[in-house]
Amino acid sequence: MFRAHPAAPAPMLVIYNPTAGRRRAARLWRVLDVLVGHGVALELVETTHAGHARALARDAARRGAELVVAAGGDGTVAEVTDGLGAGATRLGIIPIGTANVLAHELRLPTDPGSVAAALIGGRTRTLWPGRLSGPGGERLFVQMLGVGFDAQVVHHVSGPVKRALGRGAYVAQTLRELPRYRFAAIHVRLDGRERSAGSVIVSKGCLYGGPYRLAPDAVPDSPGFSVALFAEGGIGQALLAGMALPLNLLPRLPGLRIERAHRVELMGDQDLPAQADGDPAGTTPLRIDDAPGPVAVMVGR
Ligand SMILES: Nc1ncnc2c1ncn2[C@@H]1O[C@H](COP(=O)(O)OP(=O)(O)OP(=O)(O)O)[C@@H](O)[C@H]1O
Repeated sequence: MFRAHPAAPAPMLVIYNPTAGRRRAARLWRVLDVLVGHGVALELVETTHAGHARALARDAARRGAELVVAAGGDGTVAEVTDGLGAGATRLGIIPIGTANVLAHELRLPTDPGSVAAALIGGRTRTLWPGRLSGPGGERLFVQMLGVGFDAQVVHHVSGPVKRALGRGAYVAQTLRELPRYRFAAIHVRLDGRERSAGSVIVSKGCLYGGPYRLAPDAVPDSPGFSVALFAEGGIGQALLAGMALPLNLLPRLPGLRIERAHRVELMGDQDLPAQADGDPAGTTPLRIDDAPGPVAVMVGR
């Protein structure tokens, strides 16, 4: 008589961006070693180009994968989340990017044993991404989107300097951009309310730029955004913000207002640079609204 054997569980797909962070693959291997030690079957795929992680995650979700792991920084996590859509596939994170803001936000562990434990532990947190639509198309973001000065910095920071200095590369690039960025008004519409600002950060989470506070009242697991509107203060205001950030004083910056909204429209008199999760994301005009649904992220505790 024919007896069906129970099907072996599908291997855990790990999508690895080899260009993320300081290219310290050793941190990834240590996590994978622990997983293999626990008997987890793995499928590791290296991305070969921007957008590849999104396509790989989409395929895996279509095949009914239970869990897809993004090994990289916030940009890689955003691409994988975008590919998964609002289905049942859970998201895992091995944070090996430069800023890893979402990992800080979710208080993900950093030592390899705990990262691996989080991926097999079964505890999840809900994350409700934002969706960006603009002349370049649509994409999801998981932590934040900026228009104005911070986006200018992201557009111009060099890959090799990022790999050499990590987050310090953004500090160096900020100092280079301050004298040459042409501060211009950003016209903002928040659920129909008209505002104007010098820089704008549309945030899903509380943190920005690393483990630093920006929007204390943000709610990553629900629809809606905390929108940080920086006054049109030019170089002085940008410099002050840069100093306040590492001191965790940004929420108290004079001239900063934070408002909640579900739909954000951003326009300039000229095209202004945008960044999403620390990667260049085209220019204005942009519209931001809630992703169609949330994703469940594996967390350590
Ligand atoms: N093989 C690749 N070659 C070039 N770019 C890639 C490749 N794979 C992914 N990318 C792109 O690299 C971008 C940056 O990656 P990611 O954000 O994960 O790293 P990071 O910038 O170092 O980290 P963080 O965003 O946390 O500061 C991603 O948005 C993705 O589009």
